Amino acid sequence: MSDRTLLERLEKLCNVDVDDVDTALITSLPFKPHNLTSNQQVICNTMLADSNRELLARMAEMYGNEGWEAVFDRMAVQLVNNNLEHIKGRVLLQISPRHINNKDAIIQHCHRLAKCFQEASIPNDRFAIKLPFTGAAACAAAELNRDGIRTLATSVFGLEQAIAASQSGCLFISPYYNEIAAYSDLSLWTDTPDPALEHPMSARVIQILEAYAKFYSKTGKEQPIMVIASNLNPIEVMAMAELGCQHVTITGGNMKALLETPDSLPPVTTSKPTHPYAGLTTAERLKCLSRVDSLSPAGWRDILALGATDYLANNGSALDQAIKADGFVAKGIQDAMDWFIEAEEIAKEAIEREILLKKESVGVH
Ligand SMILES: O=C(CO)[C@@H](O)[C@H](O)[C@H](O)[C@H](O)COP(=O)(O)O
Repeated sequence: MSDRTLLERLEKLCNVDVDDVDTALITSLPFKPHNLTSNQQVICNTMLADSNRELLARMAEMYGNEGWEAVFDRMAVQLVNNNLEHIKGRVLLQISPRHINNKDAIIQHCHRLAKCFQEASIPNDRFAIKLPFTGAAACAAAELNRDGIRTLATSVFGLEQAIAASQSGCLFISPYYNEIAAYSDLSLWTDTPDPALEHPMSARVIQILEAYAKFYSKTGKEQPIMVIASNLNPIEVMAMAELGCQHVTITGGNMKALLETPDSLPPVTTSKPTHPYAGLTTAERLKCLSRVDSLSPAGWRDILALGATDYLANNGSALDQAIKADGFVAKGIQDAMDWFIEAEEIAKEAIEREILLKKESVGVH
């Protein structure tokens, strides 16, 4: 039997990123992953683990007088920083889901996070900030990227979000292969042994990649690198390479499963492309997906034609309208934000309790 694992096979086909901050998991991998992504659920769950009790108490003591958010941001930076030496690329944190429709609030939160990264001696080229991609987020991203704070467009479900991510100079883009609701309601999930061909999100992913390749060859402007997220099982994770995604960010559970599965296929003899879009071609058997969209009641639309719209004009109003008009996108973003807000509320409560304990222990009321 082969002593290679499916995870090592995947790293030969595309770049493996980790969607977790679990240092034991990350250091157990047979290679250094590229980037590390996170979100409020990941940070909150890790922050509340027994092993981080002391760290939380210390952070509450040091930053509690600035409020719970300052403590949460510092915790998040510390949890990703613990892994910086174990990855090759960037660590990513997500802005608060409460800000996603307020450009100024997004920019302010990104500057606060950038300051925390700076305090932790993490240089600008080792982190990026995830923005759930609304009209306000796209406008904020354009300013932030110009100022050297690089962003990832996340909670991406639709083509217009992808065009806006390109227009605002995002470094990365994370389409969600599955909506969050599919995790608890499996009737929303396309369970298939061939997700590359049969999962409805494959077509949108391919169309985004093909559009970026065309934009790059026409203008020479770098396009957002795809870090596909939210895969429900290891079969889907493996399929992301065939779609042409340059990176796939893998949750702890899927990572462990891939690490435990021997690779029984012949060794990979091809090498990964050196540029994300310069030589991109869609696999022959998937070319039929370039002109279909079963997620849209209106059917397929030419993504290149969407590029004629300025999605950043008028505070991103064209993007917000497009999101509203596509029920799948609007629901996908809303469900994700509800899920992240739930985690943020739990974190807030725990941090405020810790701050109060500290105050009581020194007799401040
Ligand atoms: O967007 C990114 C990466 O850029 C991810 O962190 C993304 O938030 C997650 O993959 C999704 O929220 C799904 O998380 P999970 O339910 O698989 O834990």
